[in-house]
Amino acid sequence: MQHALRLDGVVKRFGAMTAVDHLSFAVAPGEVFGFLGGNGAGKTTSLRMVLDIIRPDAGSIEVLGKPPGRESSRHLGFLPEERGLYRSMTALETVVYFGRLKGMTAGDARAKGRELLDRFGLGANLKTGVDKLSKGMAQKVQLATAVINAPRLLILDEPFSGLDPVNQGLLEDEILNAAKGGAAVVFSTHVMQHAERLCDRLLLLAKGAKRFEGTQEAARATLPARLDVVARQSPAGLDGVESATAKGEVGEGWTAWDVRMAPGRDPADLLQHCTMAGVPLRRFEQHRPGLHDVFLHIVGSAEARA
Ligand SMILES: Nc1ncnc2c1ncn2[C@@H]1O[C@H](COP(=O)(O)OP(=O)(O)OP(=O)(O)O)[C@@H](O)[C@H]1O
Repeated sequence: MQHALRLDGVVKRFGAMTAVDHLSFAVAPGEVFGFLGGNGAGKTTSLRMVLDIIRPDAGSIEVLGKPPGRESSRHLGFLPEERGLYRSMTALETVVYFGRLKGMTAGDARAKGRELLDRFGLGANLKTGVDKLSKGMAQKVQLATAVINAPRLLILDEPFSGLDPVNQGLLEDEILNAAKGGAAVVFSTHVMQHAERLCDRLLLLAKGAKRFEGTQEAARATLPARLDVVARQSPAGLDGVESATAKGEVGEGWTAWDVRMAPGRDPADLLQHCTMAGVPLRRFEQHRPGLHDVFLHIVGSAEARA
């Protein structure tokens, strides 16, 4: 099996509204895949189809080489966006229950459940009723239910929301460990810093349709380059420069400029041009855009067009 998850031309409509629009992507074992999009982009709807909670109107889905359903669910882990646990169970009972559902023996599920809850800082709460746990603690119990079976495909819908920074770090470690162990991990988030730290590849969704899929570097490269330049004369008008804004004098006739390249133009060409033309430069430094900027650029413009 080449891919842990594969969607091909998947469509989901609710009445006249197309929530997921011909969506195709694939995730390989050992890969951390960020599934990113704004509110209402169609992330949860897509993930619910992967989990066989709802069915697509068109297209096909393969989970661990099979159609979504019972057969693949044993090797699947899922943290839903809407958290909810059986309130009458203790933390350990809850995790063991899910382990049993995934086909583990009672002994294995108990041992693994204890180990996980201990690792998540809940060692003293094994016998606490989940209705007595704080929201973040309950969320960690739910995370334990998602990973107890050492899933080959781990799907996390907005897993970071509701966790404090320490627990967000713990979750990041858990995601990276799962991938290191060979699992494919797909997670949705609005928070680009998590995506930045974790994703091997990412997909940007807007209004149900894919706007970008690829590595972080490829995502950054979709933005026109931006540079800090210190020069004696304005770089505006030089080859490939879209705009140059003076930021201030820095002494002895030198000025700092915020330079924006035209889309697709390479700053290296500008540097070469300046060298050849004898344009004196004291500083020439490219900004590394964050995924936040990429998100606004790709998703923002897609939404503005719609
Ligand atoms: N059962 C449903 N019936 C009707 N419309 C639905 C249903 N489920 C989702 N939608 C609509 O489909 C669109 C996509 O919703 P979805 O929950 O998949 O978005 P999302 O990307 O997960 O958003 P968020 O980040 O806000 O959770 C929204 O316009 C939503 O209102």
